[in-house]
Amino acid sequence: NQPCTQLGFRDLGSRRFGSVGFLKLDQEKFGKWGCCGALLAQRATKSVEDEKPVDSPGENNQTQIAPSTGFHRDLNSLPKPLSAANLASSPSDGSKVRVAYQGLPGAYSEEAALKVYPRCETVPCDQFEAAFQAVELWLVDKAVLPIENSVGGSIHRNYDLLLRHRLHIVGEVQMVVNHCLLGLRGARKEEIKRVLSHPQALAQCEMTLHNLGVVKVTADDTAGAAQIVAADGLRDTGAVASARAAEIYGLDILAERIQDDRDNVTRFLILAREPLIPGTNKPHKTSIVFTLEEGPGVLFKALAVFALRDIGLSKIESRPQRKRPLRVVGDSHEGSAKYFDCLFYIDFEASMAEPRAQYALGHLQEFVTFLRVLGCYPMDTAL
Ligand SMILES: O=C(O)C(=O)C[C@]1(C(=O)O)C=C[C@@H](O)C=C1
Repeated sequence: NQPCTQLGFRDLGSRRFGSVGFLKLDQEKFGKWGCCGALLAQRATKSVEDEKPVDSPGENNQTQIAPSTGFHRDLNSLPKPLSAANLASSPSDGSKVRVAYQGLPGAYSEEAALKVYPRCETVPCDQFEAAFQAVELWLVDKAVLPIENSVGGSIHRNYDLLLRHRLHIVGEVQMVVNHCLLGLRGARKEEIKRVLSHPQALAQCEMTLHNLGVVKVTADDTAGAAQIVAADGLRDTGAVASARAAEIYGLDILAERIQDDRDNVTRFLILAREPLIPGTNKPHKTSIVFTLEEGPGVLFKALAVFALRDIGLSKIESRPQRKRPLRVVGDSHEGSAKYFDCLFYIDFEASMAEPRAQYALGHLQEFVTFLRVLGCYPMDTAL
């Protein structure tokens, strides 16, 4: 089983790679193509360490497109890149919802956005953070971001960004993700020696890729992987991506449904500048984040506030508190113990319009040092 690392990068031609070893898509190339680039340039932002919310705990190489790659769609019909120059202008023409997502056209996140807002204008961003910023800066109305997958688990980066930014969760959408192995037109599965994709997608196809004996190489997103294979004419390289990406980038589908678990579901969050007014007309979920007081059994007591009121929890996630990662307990005479201090993220199955949810949060206040409601939104019960 080949590790999902920089292995094989060297073989991928003249491409420039990002310092962390991810395949970094070339901005100049996107500019040149004027199509799939659509990258909102990422500005330096305040880190959670810099931020002190009132209730917070302190917290090119230019490569020519091979003419043979034969894209199906007119490249000009794909979204235009957002750049720093766009930051001052108002994006909304009032007619269509604009939804930011991370990745290139054909990414699953774009598909999720279209599932919720079928007639929306999707706006690709190079990083998750850029999608948050696009909403904050009024460049778009919403952002759709993956938060967890039934096989791969949580997308931690987005948990951290939820706290760092001040957006509200206004919805969720669950989507079955059927991965395909894509290759150049006419390529055969047996010819594929390495496979590019988003780390989550590679993890979801672990067994299949192991059985194929290919080297796994990470890319920024699944559609970006498909684009590299197409643009560089890499005959021995496949991409794990969607059937839609195959169509957009003019690739063949060499194998379908290659994920290890047939029911491979990713849950995405919809973020907006304003919160939803909580309703009771349909089942709702509320997402919160908190830090706990010191003391024995405090987490147990915190969770009990929901159990006592028959409120189910659909998710619990803990993340390190970067401002204060270690908590020292004890005194200098008897010695002290150091604990990792955590932020707890919980999704509970009730609406903030329900008294039992309000009482539960009131009760929870007794045990927390910080509490923030990230959003209250209708549950996606469609799957
Ligand atoms: O790369 C993409 O196409 C994405 O939309 C990202 C992403 C993820 O981060 O989980 C979304 C859905 C799948 O689970 C695989 C990848």
